[in-house]
Amino acid sequence: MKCSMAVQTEVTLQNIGYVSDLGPHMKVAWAGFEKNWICAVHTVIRKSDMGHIWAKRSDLSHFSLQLFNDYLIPLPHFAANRPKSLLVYINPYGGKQRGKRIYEQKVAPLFHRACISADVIVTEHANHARDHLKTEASLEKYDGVVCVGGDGMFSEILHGLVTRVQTDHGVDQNQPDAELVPCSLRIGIIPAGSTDCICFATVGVNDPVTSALHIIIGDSQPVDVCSVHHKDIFLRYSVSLLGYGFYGDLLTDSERKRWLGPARYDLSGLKTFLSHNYYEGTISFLPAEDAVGSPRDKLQCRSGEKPDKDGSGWNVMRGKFIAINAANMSCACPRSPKGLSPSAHLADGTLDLILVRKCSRLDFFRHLLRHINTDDQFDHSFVEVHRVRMFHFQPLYQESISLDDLNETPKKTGCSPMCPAPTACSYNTIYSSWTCDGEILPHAAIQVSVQCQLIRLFARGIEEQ
Ligand SMILES: CCCCCCCCCCCCC/C=C/[C@@H](O)[C@H](CO)NC(=O)CCCCCCCCCCCCCCC
Ligand SMILES: Nc1ncnc2c1ncn2[C@@H]1O[C@H](COP(=O)(O)OP(=O)(O)OP(=O)(O)O)[C@@H](O)[C@H]1O
Ligand SMILES: [Ca+2]
Repeated sequence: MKCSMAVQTEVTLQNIGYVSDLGPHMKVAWAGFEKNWICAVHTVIRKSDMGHIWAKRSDLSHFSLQLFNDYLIPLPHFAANRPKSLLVYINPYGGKQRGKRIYEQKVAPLFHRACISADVIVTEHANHARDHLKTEASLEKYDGVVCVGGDGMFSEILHGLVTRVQTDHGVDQNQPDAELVPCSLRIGIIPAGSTDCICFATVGVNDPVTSALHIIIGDSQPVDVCSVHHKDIFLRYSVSLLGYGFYGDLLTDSERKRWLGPARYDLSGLKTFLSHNYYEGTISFLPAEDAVGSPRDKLQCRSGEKPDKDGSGWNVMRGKFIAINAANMSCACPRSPKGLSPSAHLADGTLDLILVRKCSRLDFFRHLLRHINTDDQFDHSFVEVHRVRMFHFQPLYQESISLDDLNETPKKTGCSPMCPAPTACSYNTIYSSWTCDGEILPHAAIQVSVQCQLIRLFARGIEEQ
């Protein structure tokens, strides 16, 4: 590869170097080498006034060769973590349909300068990326997989990769207590969706260039993955939000409004808020009594910690819930910069279970409002939050059919969700649905367990401001 700038000095590293903390604003530098000659120097600076946004600077004017040699050359181990070959999947229809343009204009030129080769697949249909990863992709050729799209597209990559690794190792995903094998390939997320919660909650910002730089310098952030089963049948994996009630109904409604783009969430949010449904069921959970911190300790997760040992003793609660939210990470996103559970940890083997019991519309509004201001959203009598390793949910009435079996969604009858004779009521007033990272699950009764650090992202958690 020919790089643009030639500097006549001999160096000892063969390929690419990396250096961090050159000063308050200059975080990282890397250089391209060709046959032991420096051929390009790129500095990654952190824009101090813009939080987590990083940018690239490719001139030598602020960067003396002396400084460069002093800091870069003694750090060869960083070079080993940097990917050289990537498999990139682009969803051309996610978010505002800008995935392809974002990759071509902002990301591909950076990969090229960093001497990273990329095989690019622009998906042609939903589940294209998942199925390709599951069976076809020659993964041994790559150092990482890149997802250009939103949370739904990330979910495809997650399912493709995790399933492939389990199949290769003979692990049966239908066993809820199976010990899953962690994925060795790291995943990079170039945000190009509607919510991009997983990128925001692991990097601190939704910015394609920042994410590309985390990939280039080879950052690594382990992340917990929740496995979701129904009666010992595997349903899906989740890394961000599993939500029943408010968010389940909101997502179900918003899927019918995809043509509206990201605005669909606001419209469906308002509609779901006005419906003010609640659902009865039993939630059983295994508290993570020995976990690091608690959901209300106001300590934002920056990188994740490992648990010491399992908690013990199941708690069982029956109730009428407006929302049951299981947050495996903070679920911070531009709509709610601190997220559903601001102190949730990325990689500690736990999730934060938030139970919002039946309350007035005004009280629920107050609770929602606290997701966008600095007040504590858990400080209400009708809200409780538990840090857990596993949970089960059973709706009040046994499901005799799955949501999949219903050809059309029945109209709401106006009868209460507490209808004593469920057969006389419509399905969707008795049951809500679970949203699992934005996808709707076909069952209301589920078992969930957290798989500690099952995947790794090209990220470094949320940095100190
Ligand atoms: C009064 C203002 C209240 C604002 C409350 C904002 C809370 C926002 C919390 C966002 C949590 C996002 C969690 C991310 C989950 C992702 O795995 C998933 C896949 O992308 N996205 C969504 O589920 C997409 C979820 C989209 C959520 C949009 C919520 C919009 C709520 C609007 C409520 C309107 C109330 C109006 C009252 C007059
Ligand atoms: N070529 C394609 N055609 C149609 N759908 C696709 C294609 N490729 C991927 N998909 C599907 O599109 C869905 C939405 O994609 P994506 O997550 O990228 O955007 P989004 O839903 O707008 O963003 P977010 O999930 O962040 O809210 C995903 O569930 C994915 O399975
Ligand atoms: Ca977690």
